[in-house]
Amino acid sequence: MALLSLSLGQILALGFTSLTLYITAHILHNLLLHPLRRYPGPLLMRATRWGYSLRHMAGTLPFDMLALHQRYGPVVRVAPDELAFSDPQAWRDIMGHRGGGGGGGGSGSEVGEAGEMLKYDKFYMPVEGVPRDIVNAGREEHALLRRTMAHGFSDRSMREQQPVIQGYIDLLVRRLRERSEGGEKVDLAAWYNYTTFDVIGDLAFGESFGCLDDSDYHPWVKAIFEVARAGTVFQSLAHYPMFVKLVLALIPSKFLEEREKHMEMTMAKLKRRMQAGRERADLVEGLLKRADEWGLTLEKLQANSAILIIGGSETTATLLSGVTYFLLTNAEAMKKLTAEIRGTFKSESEIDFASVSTLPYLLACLDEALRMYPPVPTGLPRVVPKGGASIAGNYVPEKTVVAVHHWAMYHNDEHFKDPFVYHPERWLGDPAFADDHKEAFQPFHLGPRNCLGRNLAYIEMRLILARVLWNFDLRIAEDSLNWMSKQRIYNLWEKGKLNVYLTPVAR
Ligand code: HEM
Repeated sequence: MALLSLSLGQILALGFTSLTLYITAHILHNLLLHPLRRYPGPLLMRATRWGYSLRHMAGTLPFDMLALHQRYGPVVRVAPDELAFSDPQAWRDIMGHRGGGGGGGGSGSEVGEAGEMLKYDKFYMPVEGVPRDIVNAGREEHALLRRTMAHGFSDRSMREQQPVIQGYIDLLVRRLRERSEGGEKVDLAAWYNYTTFDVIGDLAFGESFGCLDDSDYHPWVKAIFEVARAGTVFQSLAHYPMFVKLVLALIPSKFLEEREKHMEMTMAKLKRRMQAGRERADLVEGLLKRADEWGLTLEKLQANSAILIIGGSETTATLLSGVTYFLLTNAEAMKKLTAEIRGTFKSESEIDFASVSTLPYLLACLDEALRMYPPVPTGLPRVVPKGGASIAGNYVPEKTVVAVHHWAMYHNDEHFKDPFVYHPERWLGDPAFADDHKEAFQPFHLGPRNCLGRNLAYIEMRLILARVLWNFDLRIAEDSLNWMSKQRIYNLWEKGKLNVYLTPVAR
């Protein structure tokens, strides 16, 4: 009743005062009483999550993490409830297999049973109501999906997939040859994307996206980059659920229709793949075989095929773009690698899964590029389970969000000598790098949720790079000399054009 007798101005003033008091109390609690109060970090990050979110949305978070570790040490409080680690031991403590814990840690759990570090839902599932896939599933569903999908990544499957993969690389080389004849510069980052998307499209949906045929991005592929960028906003807003609802309500209907069209298109692809029969050694064969038994809905199948596309193509193409850039700007490494490739094989037909895996310098070049330009550059957060955990020798209370940030870890000179310089030799036993902490390097993660496609990724990267360098001499275009330094990271690298002149090798 008393409230009714207040004027609008007085109600607003009261509301504003209450909000200010609430925020001040929250900030004071975070700074003075929170269980993480003893961990160092910048004031804004310790006091509120905005310090983290603003960097994430600005695309600079992974780079800022390095500066934070250099200033505050191996453990930094990067949000009131989140710690970032740059100690190699943290990989095992956070991602590794952990004993104990029987609980399911099912979808949406805030905190797992003892022994289990769950993925942090506010990062992995910022928008509710979408079907879960192998990457963001809870523990039990994940174990089931992983066992079934692992089949498609087996050596046998991989051997059977070889002709499919080689077929797309044949097409890539043909297309690049056509373009090199006109002497025009070629955006290799785009061409690597076309190739890896077509390969994974074929292996996960039974048909390519036609990017190499059309010499262009398929709209579905373009949408991935937009979704990744929008993801930084939703991951930031996930801490304030009413804002997520508000932003979702404000999305123009044009975008929702566009999304609907994408869903329909992938569904149609999936149905065609299902009609093609179950005996096809691709990445979804195992899932399709078990679909009826497990009652997997079409939406679940679609979500898992789609995540294979995102996880399996953009990552590999990013690394190929990175390694090409490093080679183009490090003449000695480029000379050694082309000598290895062109000196080992007598003809292009000899370059296959088995033979390309025997080239040590090629592998060292890829690993050094993975270190300097990790396709997953950010930290992928986990939540400390009930009872707390010891991470790199530090007691961390339950419910704390914890992560290791790849790019920052790999550019820290406590772990790698000359971290900003491209030295493939560090992976070949060169004594100059004997003090490097190689165990700090985990671009595919470790433990029960590590990358399922690691072998496929190495095979694709080795084959594509070997065949490009077998066929062409490369020269970087003037406008791409600073390709690396201009980039931002919105969950994925925003790569931009990598323009290169190609000259076919005369034989
Ligand atoms: C250079 C290339 C690649 C890198 C650096 C990479 C990195 C990673 C990382 C860091 C994770 C862990 C994600 C997390 O913890 O949330 C992951 C998971 C995964 N990756 Fe890759 N990946 C690459 C290529 C591929 C390829 C080619 C595929 C094939 C489709 C693939 C399929 C997967 C799958 C299915 C998972 C989820 C595994 C699980 O949760 O059990 N990746 N990858």
